[in-house]
Amino acid sequence: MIQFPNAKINLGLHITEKRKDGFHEIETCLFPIPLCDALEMIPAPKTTFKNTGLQVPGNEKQNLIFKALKLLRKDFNDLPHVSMHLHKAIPMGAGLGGGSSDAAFALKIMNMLFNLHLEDWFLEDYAAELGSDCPFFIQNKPQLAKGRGEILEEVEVNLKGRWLVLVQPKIHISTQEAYAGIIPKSPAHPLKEILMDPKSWKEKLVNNFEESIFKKHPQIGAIKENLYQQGAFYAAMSGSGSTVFGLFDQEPSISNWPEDYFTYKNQL
Ligand SMILES: C[C@@](CO)(OP(=O)(O)O)[C@H](O)COP(=O)(O)OP(=O)(O)OC[C@H]1O[C@@H](n2ccc(N)nc2=O)[C@H](O)[C@@H]1O
Ligand SMILES: Nc1ncnc2c1ncn2[C@@H]1O[C@H](COP(=O)(O)OP(=O)(O)O)[C@@H](O)[C@H]1O
Repeated sequence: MIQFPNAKINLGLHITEKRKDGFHEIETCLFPIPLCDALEMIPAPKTTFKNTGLQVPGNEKQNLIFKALKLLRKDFNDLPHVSMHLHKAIPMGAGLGGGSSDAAFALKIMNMLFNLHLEDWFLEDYAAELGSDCPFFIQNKPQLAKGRGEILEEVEVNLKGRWLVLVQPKIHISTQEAYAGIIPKSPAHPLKEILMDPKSWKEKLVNNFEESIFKKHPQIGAIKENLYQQGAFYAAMSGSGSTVFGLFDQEPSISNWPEDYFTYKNQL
């Protein structure tokens, strides 16, 4: 069975509290976008893993897909062997949630492949063990994420027909380090209300990671400026970066970025 784990962007991200368990309380809208990896899982005599496209760092046992398999095997110890092939296209350490998406799709594929009949809420519990962003990809629709990111509520955000541009400089940001540089604060406006009116986003929708990350990497802040100059009605860094996204009413050009930047454009 083959599936296409997609990336996400964050529409607003408030970091409101540091918790005792090392995580932070957040509020963000996780929004699925069409940039995808490809993941194939087939029952086989032996469990194997192949990675083509972008190379995921570390050995295969450290890959979140392998961890998803291991997690299910704890409860379903007679799970058959699988041959896995991940074609990686979503940049990593980029705030696009690619690893979390791969892991969530691995859980969904195995649920179907092996007729486990697990409901979404059950899969979301497994996903939460693999990463804070991971449960969102089970239902994979615009959702407000609270807690450490695993408490989900469906939210109406209409961006149909708008153009999405992603620009990622070759900077890898560790999520853990990004959180370590944050002083939590209360949001100025409730996120749910702002989300209903995309025209107010430029003024009101904020990502609390931007201040510290832009200070450390001014070229990321410069991308945001540039997207606004090109006519975006909204531009922001996604999650902990380093990707910056722009949303446009009309199709923009993406030809003027440095050659070593990752760029992507699609209509939503
Ligand atoms: C920042 C966000 C925004 O959507 O995404 P990315 O930019 O990574 O894509 C997420 O909160 C990332 O979620 P995810 O990437 O799944 O993080 P995890 O693997 O669970 O945690 C990695 C590390 O980040 C920190 N962490 C994560 C989530 C959270 N609410 N508070 C934290 O402090 C912890 O130090 C943790 O050890
Ligand atoms: N299947 C996978 N795809 C991407 N990254 C993975 C995967 N498995 C493990 N990782 C690890 O997770 C890290 C974060 O990846 P990713 O989720 O894509 O970025 P981000 O947290 O910025 O959204 C990678 O740098 C990599 O070390």
